[in-house]
Amino acid sequence: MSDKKIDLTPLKKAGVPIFFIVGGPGSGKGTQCEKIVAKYGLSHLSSGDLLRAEVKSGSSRGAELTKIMEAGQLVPLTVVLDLIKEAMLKEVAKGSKGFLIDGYPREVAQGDQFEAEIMPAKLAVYFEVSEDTLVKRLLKRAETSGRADDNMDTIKKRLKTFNEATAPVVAHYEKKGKLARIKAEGTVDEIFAEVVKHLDKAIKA
Ligand SMILES: Nc1ncnc2c1ncn2[C@H]1C[C@H](O)[C@@H](COP(=O)(O)OP(=O)(O)O)O1
Ligand SMILES: [Mg+2]
Repeated sequence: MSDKKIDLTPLKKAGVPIFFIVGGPGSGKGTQCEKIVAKYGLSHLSSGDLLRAEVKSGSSRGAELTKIMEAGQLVPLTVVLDLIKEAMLKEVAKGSKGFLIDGYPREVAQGDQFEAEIMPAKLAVYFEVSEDTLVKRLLKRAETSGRADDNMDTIKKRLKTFNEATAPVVAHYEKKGKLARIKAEGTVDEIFAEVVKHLDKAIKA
C-alpha cells in the first residue's frame, strides 16, 4: 500500500474544496456527514470506514489493523493517508464536487501531511460534545453497530487517544483561523443548522 507511488495529479487539478470533520468518537460526525452529503453533494470519506473496509478485504494488513483499532490506538499515518488518497482519486474520476474527510486528522501530523501532499483544507469542522454524552451515544450505537470498538473498554481508550492526540488538532486549526467549532449536544437538526451556516460561508469564500 505505502510502497507504491500514488499519482495525485487528477486530484490536484480538480481543486475541489476539502473539509476535515473532527470530533470525539460518537460526536455525530457520521450522522452530520450524511446530511451534508444530501444537501451539498460532497463526497464523504470516513477514515474509519476505509480502514474497516481494508480489514474486511482480508489484505495482509488487515489483522494488524484490527489489533491497533481494538486497542483504541491510531493506525500509522501513511496507511490511512494512502487509503484516503486512493478513495479521493476514485471520487474525482466520478466528478466529485468536494470532500468531507470524516474522522481525520486524528493527530496534528496527519493534517499537516495531508495538506502538504494533497491540498490545504478549507475548514476543519469540529463537533464539540462532553465525554458523558459521547459515552452514552456510543453505548447506544453498540446495540446495533456491530463495531468491535463500540464497547466500554475500547471506548475509554478511544477517549484517551482523542484527548491526547486529537484535541491538539482543534487548537492547530483554530490558530490558523480555519476552525468551525460547533456545539453538538443538541438534536441532529439543530446541529445541522449550525453546520450549514459554516459551510455556506466557506463554500462562497
Ligand atoms: N445529535 C445527536 N443526538 C443524539 N444522538 C446522536 C446525535 N448525533 C449522532 N447521534 C447518535 C448516532 C450514533 O448512534 C451515535 C454516534 O454518532 P456517529 O455519527 O456514529 O458518530 P461518529 O461518527 O462521530 O463516531 O450517536
Ligand atoms: Mg463515524
